Amino acid sequence: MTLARPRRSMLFMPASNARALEKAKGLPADGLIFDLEDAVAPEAKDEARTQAAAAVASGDYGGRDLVVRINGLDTDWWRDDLKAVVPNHPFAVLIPKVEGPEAIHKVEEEITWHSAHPDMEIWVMIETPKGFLNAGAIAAASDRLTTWVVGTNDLAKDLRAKHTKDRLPVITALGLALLHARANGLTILDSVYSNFRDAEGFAFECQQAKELGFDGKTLIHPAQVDVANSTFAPSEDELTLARRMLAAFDEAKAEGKGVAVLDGRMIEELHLEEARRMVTMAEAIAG
Ligand SMILES: CC(C)(COP(=O)(O)OP(=O)(O)OC[C@H]1O[C@@H](n2cnc3c(N)ncnc32)[C@H](O)[C@@H]1OP(=O)(O)O)[C@@H](O)C(=O)NCCC(=O)NCCSC(=O)C[C@H](O)C(=O)O
Ligand SMILES: [Mg+2]
Repeated sequence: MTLARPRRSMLFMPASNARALEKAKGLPADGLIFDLEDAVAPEAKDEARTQAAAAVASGDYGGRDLVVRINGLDTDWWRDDLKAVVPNHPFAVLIPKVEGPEAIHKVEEEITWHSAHPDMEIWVMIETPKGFLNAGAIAAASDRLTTWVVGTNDLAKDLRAKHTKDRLPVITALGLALLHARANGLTILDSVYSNFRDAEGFAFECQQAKELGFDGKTLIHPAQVDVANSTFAPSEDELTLARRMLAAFDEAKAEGKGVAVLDGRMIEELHLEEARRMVTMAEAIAG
């Protein structure tokens, strides 16, 4: 599936934090995730739900996609979360700690679809050992499922792994998620980088995520938005090369050839998919 909308930067914020909700109106993130789950204290759940619902309905966030992360299905809160936010038409609801297709089916059954936006998407967090191991079954659970968000904080906790710069302790899980996401045409977003004052470490992790194949990164702080946007956008060099590849192949095709040569490198139809994706992505970013 071609990625139609840029997902370079998806900024989380606790929906209980009115100041963050206000600040986000002016931030150039591709999308916003209003959190009702782990970033919200139990006593603030009601207020967070009300503020998330109002934010989604407000029209104050421009054309950015607004996503609400509901509470886990093992809590007493998730049904009320859906009831409060879905009628206000979020772009998607994000289900945390999904470990199998049942969680997605349960949410779909709970939603009153006549009040939901007909195109509302379901996003899920893959962030537990069972979630990663059941990724194939989760991917096929619903036509509304479009996007995975990987969560390495919960994963590292469950694995008893350390957070290292190269992410070797979680790299098998990341690779598994990427394989299943790509095999099923899903968008896949990398985890948050918690040490938000460490700009160098964040830039390194963005670059690594891009090289692994992620579509973008989830963020926790406004200072992370620009770096994610520039890392996950095609660079000028990448775009120039993509356009030259497409032109070279068109020329070869006009001469009845199935193979082109550019700068001493063979180009076949299979190489053009990524070139086309980059051009489309650059156009989408340019608006
Ligand atoms: C981490 C923070 C608690 C830090 O907040 P703070 O100390 O207030 O930071 P600053 O003083 O530097 O903030 C400067 C201004 O920016 C606003 N701000 C801060 N964060 C955000 C945000 N995320 N969105 C919008 N605006 C934000 C502050 O209000 C200041 O504004 P102003 O005073 O008007 O200038 C905080 O950044 C934070 O709460 N971040 C988000 C936490 C969150 O949502 N966590 C959930 C996602 S994490 C996750 O998913 C893990 C995953 O599940 C896994 O398992 O891996
Ligand atoms: Mg988590």
